[in-house]
Amino acid sequence: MEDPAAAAEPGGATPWPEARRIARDAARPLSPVTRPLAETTGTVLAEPLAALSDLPSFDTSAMDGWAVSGPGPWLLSGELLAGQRPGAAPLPDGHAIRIATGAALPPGATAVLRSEDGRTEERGPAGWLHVADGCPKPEPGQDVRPRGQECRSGDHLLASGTPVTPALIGLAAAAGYDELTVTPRPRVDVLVLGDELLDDGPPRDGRVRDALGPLLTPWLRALGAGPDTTVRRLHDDPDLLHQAVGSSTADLIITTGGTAAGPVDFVHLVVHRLGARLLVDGVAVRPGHPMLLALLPAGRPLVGLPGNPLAAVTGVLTLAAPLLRALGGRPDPVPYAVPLAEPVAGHPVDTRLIPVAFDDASGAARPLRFRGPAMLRGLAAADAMAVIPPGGAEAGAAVDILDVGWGSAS
Ligand SMILES: Nc1nc2c(c(=O)[nH]1)N[C@H]1C(S)=C(S)[C@@H](COP(=O)(O)OP(=O)(O)OC[C@H]3O[C@@H](n4cnc5c(N)ncnc54)[C@H](O)[C@@H]3O)O[C@H]1N2
Ligand code: MOO
Repeated sequence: MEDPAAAAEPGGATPWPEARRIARDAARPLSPVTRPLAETTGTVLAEPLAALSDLPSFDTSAMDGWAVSGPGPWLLSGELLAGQRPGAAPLPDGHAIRIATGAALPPGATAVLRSEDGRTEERGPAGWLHVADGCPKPEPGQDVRPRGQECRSGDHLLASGTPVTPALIGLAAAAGYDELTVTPRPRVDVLVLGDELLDDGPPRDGRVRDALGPLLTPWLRALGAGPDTTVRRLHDDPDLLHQAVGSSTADLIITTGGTAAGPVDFVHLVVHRLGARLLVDGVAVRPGHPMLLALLPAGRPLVGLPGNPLAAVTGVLTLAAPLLRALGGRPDPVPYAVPLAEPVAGHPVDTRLIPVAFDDASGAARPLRFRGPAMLRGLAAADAMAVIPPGGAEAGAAVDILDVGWGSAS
């Protein structure tokens, strides 16, 4: 097999599509865990989901009305509410019992007559039920949800690898599960580097606000990182960085800043000191060129994101998102392309990623301004990022779209 590290020749940036593939292949899904239903959102099933009971588990009334036996009219007696067990004695032919939606049908009942389709009459001490004028007689089985209509106990419901959505959790609960065996969401340690960063107030005295800590916390979770993901600020000190990376037990470590060759850019130094293997060292993409991916000796992946905020975003889409999918056992999104609303100049050899908004009428991708590597203004108004191949793209050309995926932050 080809050594992926060979793609990261010193001085040679990895082509952008290759970098994404290397990131996807750099990790295997985490070991399955069994968790209470409420803690499984955003994971994927690590084993198939089979029904633990018939659904519904008893013949059920689908409407408020009367459970009837035979063609009627019917002698009325009693009432059955949802959650009540009917008696074992069959409902005799010509009898009816008042019944609520969701209540178990008594044995012997042939159909349910909806309350709006029946007319009751007091005759002496007894009550009688008739089909209301103009309404059809209930067919056998009418407005009954028969036992096992949705599934039989043991039926295969969903395959291993299915993303655990709120609907899946609801189905699992309905089918009798209290917990699920899933591939967990990877835990990420984010280390934000830069002595120039401020945590509050406006930028001042030559310093800037940390934009990446606040951006990455919800975004990584939306991309599949665990709720126990942490973001920490570190001073520009190689020993501190060494200690923080070396002692991390996270499934994925992400650093921001310090990837270039400036006087306080220590990520390469620390990666080297820790004996990590660089799989990607620079990517032929703008912005985001200096991003890197290394495997620490225990096989733990480390993604180094550039400090410029839009460059860091490109690094997340290129390296961190595929790794989170690989660790979490989630499938890659199905790629799609959209025509560009206007031409975009290309880099001669590198791919460009630019923020775009989809035009309401045409659906075309409109490139947004304020997309310099240090800017987030364009991205904050964007629907997605468009992939501009080397050399650029004409108006109307279909370009690949990367969904940013922050809709489901939790
Ligand atoms: N001589 C060269 N200089 C630079 C090169 C190069 O190839 N040769 N590459 C440039 C490119 S491209 C990028 S991108 C940056 C990447 O630099 P670093 O990853 O080392 O990032 P820093 O130097 O730490 O910071 C760059 C820039 O971003 C600001 N920053 C950093 N962290 C944050 C944050 N959390 N929130 C907001 N802003 C942040 C930082 O203040 C700097 O302005 O290198 C170029 N230089
Ligand atoms: O990655 Mo840098 O310019 O491409 O910001």
